[in-house]
Amino acid sequence: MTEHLVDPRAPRDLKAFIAGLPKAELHVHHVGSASPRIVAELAARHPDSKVPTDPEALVDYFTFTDFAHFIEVYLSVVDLIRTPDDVRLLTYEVARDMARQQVRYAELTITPFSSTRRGIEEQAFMDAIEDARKAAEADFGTVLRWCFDIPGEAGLEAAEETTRLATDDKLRPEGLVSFGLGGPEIGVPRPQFKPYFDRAIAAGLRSVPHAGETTGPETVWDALTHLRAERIGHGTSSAQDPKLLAHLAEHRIPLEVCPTSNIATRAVRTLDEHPIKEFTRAGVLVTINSDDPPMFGTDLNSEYAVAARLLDLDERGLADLAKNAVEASFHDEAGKGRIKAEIDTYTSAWLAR
Ligand SMILES: Nc1ncnc2c1ncn2[C@@H]1O[C@H](CCC(=O)c2cccc(C(=O)O)c2)[C@@H](O)[C@H]1O
Ligand SMILES: [Zn+2]
Repeated sequence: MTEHLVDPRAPRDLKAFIAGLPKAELHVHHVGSASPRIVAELAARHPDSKVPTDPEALVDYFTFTDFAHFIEVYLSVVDLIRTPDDVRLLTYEVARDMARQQVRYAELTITPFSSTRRGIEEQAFMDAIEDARKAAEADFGTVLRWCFDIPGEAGLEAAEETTRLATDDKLRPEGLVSFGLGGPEIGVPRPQFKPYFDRAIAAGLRSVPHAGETTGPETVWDALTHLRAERIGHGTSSAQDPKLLAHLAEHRIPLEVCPTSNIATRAVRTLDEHPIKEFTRAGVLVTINSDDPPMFGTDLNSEYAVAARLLDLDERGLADLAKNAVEASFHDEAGKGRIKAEIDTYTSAWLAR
């Protein structure tokens, strides 16, 4: 069961504050955000799938023995996304769930290679995510932008395909802002992806690879030097290398921290052992994210509650965390200004109650 994953110990009134706090989310996966209801609905459409159709049974199905097991389960959910309509439904519903948590802006990581190789036509895939993005902004006020990531374990074929989809002027979607690298890190050295990141950066995309999630700080160094990372997905093992922490702090390179994800995938043993405190002590810019919330039995608000407990934050500390994410985002300056002002207004009103 996943109760142990969601931290019940943050004070109740801070949870109420968090629930209303305007937020931005930078590290959250498209398929990984499919709610139990959506996954169950898609599983019912495709009876050949091994994914449970009952949301209750899904909770056990989303309990992982290790990272490799997590990827196996993740891909079984990817297999459920078979038509452009599945893509549109999933994307719009993910935005609805975000809006319920006062997420004003999110950079959603999508792995187009995994869907196009399973038969979804490229242009139809792009149209589906763009339709959902525009509908979500109109209906919920939530601004979505896309990060396209390479599933690294699928190798250079996946890298080439993902780069083509991200840089072809006819195909690349209007909402695309960044380029990433996901999947297992073990046995997937980062330097081999340099040519692809060079092409993506030359096309105006921002570099945000996962690194240091299940491998050591050298993977984070590789992401910085070879892939010119502007932010690091997880970067959990950076705490093992004081020089790396100092570098991240000095160059204001944000970490996309996903506390419960690291516990669920067994990358970190317990929340109390999570290195997030080392990051803040070293002056590293920390952002809080949920990664694959329903799969980890959490959501963004719960991750802010975890951060409040681990970093001993009050309302102003939580507001600063939220503003870190806005500042580290690739939103335009006007959009950043609006959300930061909203965070300040909300926090002042809350404290003046
Ligand atoms: N915490 C995470 N840490 C890392 N990644 C995460 C995390 N959460 C979600 N992902 C996503 O999982 C995908 C994994 C897909 C993958 O490994 C793979 C391997 C072989 C073939 C294929 C295929 O499609 O044929 C795909 C990544 O693209 C990434 O976006
Ligand atoms: Zn991730």
